[in-house]
Amino acid sequence: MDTVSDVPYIVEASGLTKEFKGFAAVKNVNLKIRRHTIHALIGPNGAGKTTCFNLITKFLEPTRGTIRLNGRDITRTLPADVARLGMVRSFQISATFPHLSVLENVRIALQRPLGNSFRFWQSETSLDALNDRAMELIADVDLTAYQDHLAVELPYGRKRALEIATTLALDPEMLLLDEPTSGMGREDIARTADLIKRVAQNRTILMVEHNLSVVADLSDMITVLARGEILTEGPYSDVSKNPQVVEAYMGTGHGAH
Ligand SMILES: Nc1ncnc2c1ncn2[C@@H]1O[C@H](COP(=O)(O)OP(=O)(O)OP(=O)(O)O)[C@@H](O)[C@H]1O
Repeated sequence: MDTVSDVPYIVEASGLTKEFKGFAAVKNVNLKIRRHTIHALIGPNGAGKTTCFNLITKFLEPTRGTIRLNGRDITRTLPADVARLGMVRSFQISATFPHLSVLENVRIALQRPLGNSFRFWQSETSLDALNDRAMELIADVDLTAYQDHLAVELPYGRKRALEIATTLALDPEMLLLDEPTSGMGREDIARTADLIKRVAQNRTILMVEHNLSVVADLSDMITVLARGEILTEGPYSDVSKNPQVVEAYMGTGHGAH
């Protein structure tokens, strides 16, 4: 008998359409995300990336179409329930507590109730285990030196790393990252790209990302959207050579390189 992990695609969206007052921001998108890959959604401004991302993470209801997670229909499932099924979106910076330390933020994230997953450190006797796991996560995102700093005091790139650590605390099978390097300088971009590679080792990642060198460096598969539809799909070496992709980017003043 097949087990869930035998299904090659963790997410399968079919015929996904979102209309806003008759305007179709996403049109009949069929998107399959292969397990244990880094999959990027790219496209020029207004292509429908954010709408698509919000549909998959269930922050928006589709007008038409279905979404499956591990073969299960989640089209009408609430985001919190989707998180319980293992698909978690990296929270915005505001979701961390600015006046608590990095360690406190990660500890709180680890104690977040998550459906029926058993969290052994919820018992008072296992605080050491909680601390150990929190410090492990902090090390994973390279924040050990900042462990006692208040979140509000962190430099921007480190705040985003904390955000990823609090998301990883839920131990998601699939992680969705919304423009993980936006607003970052070169050094933070390189550190974040390394972090994404590391956290992708035993997970599936879907990201919307504008920085094409990050996309080229990280992605196993890229879906290019334009005017709400899939223009093409494939590894970077293929999509970057596609004349339609180059034209779609040039047409909006975004270079493809
Ligand atoms: N809530 C909404 N109401 C009406 N139109 C919307 C809404 N959200 C998005 N749109 C429109 O849908 C289209 C796609 O928007 P979307 O934000 O998904 O694109 P994007 O590819 O993420 O663009 P960007 O790179 O600029 O963030 C745009 O024309 C946008 O104006």
